[in-house]
Amino acid sequence: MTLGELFSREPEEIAPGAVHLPDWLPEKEQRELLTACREWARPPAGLRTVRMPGGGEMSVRQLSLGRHWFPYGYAPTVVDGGGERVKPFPGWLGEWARSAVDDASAVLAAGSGPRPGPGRGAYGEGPCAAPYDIALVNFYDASARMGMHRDSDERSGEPVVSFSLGDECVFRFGTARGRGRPWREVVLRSGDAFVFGGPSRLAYHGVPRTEAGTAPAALGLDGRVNVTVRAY
Ligand SMILES: O=C(O)CCC(=O)C(=O)O
Ligand SMILES: [Fe+2]
Repeated sequence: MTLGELFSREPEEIAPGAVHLPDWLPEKEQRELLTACREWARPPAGLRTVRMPGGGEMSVRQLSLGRHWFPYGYAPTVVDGGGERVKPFPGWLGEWARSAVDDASAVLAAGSGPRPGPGRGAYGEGPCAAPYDIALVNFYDASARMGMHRDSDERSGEPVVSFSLGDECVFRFGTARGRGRPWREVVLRSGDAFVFGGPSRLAYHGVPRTEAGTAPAALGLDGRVNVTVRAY
């Protein structure tokens, strides 16, 4: 039995405004996204090791689309590296993100939380919602992890949409109050989407571990790739 089988595999509201959508990406789209990630990983402005202001390095290797993320801000070029222009954010990825937000909204609307107003999604998004225009792609080898943090460098309040590929991981999701407990842990598997917005948009979250060797064989990936789509 894998770790994932111990956890629910139904769409679920994990915290107010935070929704796990298991198996959201079909295999074909997982392969397409992975192929795109491998292309984006090439220089210029490809995969890199992120240096933190304190001098440490992130164990997750990363690349940006649309705008370059550095600790802590966004820029049009790799300001803390070689200065190259960041690769463009593809429109199709924004469409996937918007569609995952719609599905998450439906889960929230069916749940016990506050009901959205008429004609509005559960996140309050509407025709004026900021478009998805940036993404971070994270590459995890077997020992990589991501500490508890908030995604707080974006100006817009649109939900963050994460897509996972490859090895499964434990995703820890807490509150906006601080990096400690309470939190919930969910297993994210290849193809899962996770949407967090509304009251959870600035919640602390992290990846304490991945499970080596659990990627679907057909995908051809050692390790884990996560793509988080955001609106700047
Ligand atoms: O790898 C993940 O699932 C989370 C990534 C993340 O939190 C981030 O890129 O800010
Ligand atoms: Fe994050």
